[in-house]
Amino acid sequence: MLDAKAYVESVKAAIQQRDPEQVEFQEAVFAVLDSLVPVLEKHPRVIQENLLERLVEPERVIEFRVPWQDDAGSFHVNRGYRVQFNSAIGPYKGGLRFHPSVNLSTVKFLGFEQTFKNSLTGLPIGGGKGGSDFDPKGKSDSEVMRFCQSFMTELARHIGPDLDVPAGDIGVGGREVGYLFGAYKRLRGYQNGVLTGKNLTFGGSLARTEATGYGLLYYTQAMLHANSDQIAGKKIKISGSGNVAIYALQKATEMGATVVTVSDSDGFVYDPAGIDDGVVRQIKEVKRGRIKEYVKEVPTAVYHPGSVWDFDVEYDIALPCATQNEIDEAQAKAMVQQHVKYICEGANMPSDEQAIAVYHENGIAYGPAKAANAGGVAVSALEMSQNSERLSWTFNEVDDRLEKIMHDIFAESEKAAEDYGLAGNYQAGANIAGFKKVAIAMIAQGLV
Ligand SMILES: NC(=O)C1=CN([C@@H]2O[C@H](COP(=O)(O)OP(=O)(O)OC[C@H]3O[C@@H](n4cnc5c(N)ncnc54)[C@H](O)[C@@H]3O)[C@@H](O)[C@H]2O)C=CC1
Ligand SMILES: O=C(O)CCC(=O)C(=O)O
Repeated sequence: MLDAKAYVESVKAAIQQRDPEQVEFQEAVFAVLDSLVPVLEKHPRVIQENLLERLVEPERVIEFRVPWQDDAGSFHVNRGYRVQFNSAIGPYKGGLRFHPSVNLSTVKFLGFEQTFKNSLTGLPIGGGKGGSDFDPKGKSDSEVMRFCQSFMTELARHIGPDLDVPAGDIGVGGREVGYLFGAYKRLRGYQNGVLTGKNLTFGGSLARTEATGYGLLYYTQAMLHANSDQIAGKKIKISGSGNVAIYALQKATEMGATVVTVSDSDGFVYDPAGIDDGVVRQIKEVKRGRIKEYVKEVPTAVYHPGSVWDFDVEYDIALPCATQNEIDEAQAKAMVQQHVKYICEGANMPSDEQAIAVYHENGIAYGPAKAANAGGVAVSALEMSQNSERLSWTFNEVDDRLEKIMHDIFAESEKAAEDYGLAGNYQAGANIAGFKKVAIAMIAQGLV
């Protein structure tokens, strides 16, 4: 039998050989595999049963054509995906992303991460993810509706409340989930629990909209407490201005921090006095506009084109909430110069591999996405519970459960790191804690 390190290297080599072009997928998988070496040393059965090679292969990949018509009558076609990654601990669960950058590598990396994230929530949900290279930016409501209807025409046969439950992600919010739900209903009948992130009038959960951003701050709070520190009085940079960023901004401000930036793919706004979440919501959620419009509403703020991570200002906490690989090595080194002490990821895989190495080398406490942004999917699972019992819980009931789940995720990750001699490495801790439950379930279920 191979030793743990050699086994991990052999699994990596097999992935590289099988899917050489899937760079995001490799990035996500390799980071997890590397941190599992100490677990394999303690539990050789994982190697005997070749569990890692099975774990990195999705159970099912669905790829399909999505034809749709624009308002001028022209015909278009996009590509749709659903990756049903792992159902060891529950039905596939994870969002749908509509963005031109979506390809199989993106959806596989997101589905792989989702499997570990969902395990960390402590709730019975497996991992999945999907989406399309369709760009909703600049499209009318009726174009988005026609696209969603076409997308669901194919997806409907693969999902169900106990089988696979999609939700939103980049480019898929309440509007899109509504259109997708309506299309599913016409095809297969009313199934309340087939999607989450629904409108409150047809089975949505209170606090789902806020959950990822609020959850990120509950996780950050737990991390700061563990380091005898607190959020009140801290200066925070946030990237992004979508669902996650907006509610992270709102909760951070409520906790007494000052959030000095938010961004979109063109640029960012900076206001040392603090960004106003109400104004950002109005621009992004109501007008569906660009973040540069913020300075028209708040003249003390300044708009800069480019990345927020290149902007030179001292601050304490980084909360990347935009997209994958938005922070590279040079930007991580700039964070060190700017005296950042904590980074907690709202987006999925926003820091590249070299950036993460810089955090570890320089003692920045690092909360990885699969732990720090698990609040969204956790409340999605609570939405599934409410749909099953045909009840709606109050905002506070959901929010209290969310807070506890996020504190538990931090505590479990912290303990797993300590158990394996890696105290303070919350990245390794999250990978190990997320892996354990999935591995036990897969072994118990035989050759799956
Ligand atoms: N919505 C949810 O419940 C969850 C979302 N996430 C992750 O959070 C991140 C953001 O998702 P949402 O807020 O839901 O999406 P969204 O579509 O509401 O917002 C995305 C935001 O990121 C910005 N953005 C996109 N590409 C960018 C770039 N290259 N540079 C700077 N900004 C860029 C967009 O302008 C927009 O403001 C994604 O990585 C997503 O996978 C993670 C967990 C749950
Ligand atoms: O709520 C969900 O099911 C999906 C959330 C999601 O896509 C994520 O955690 O990245």
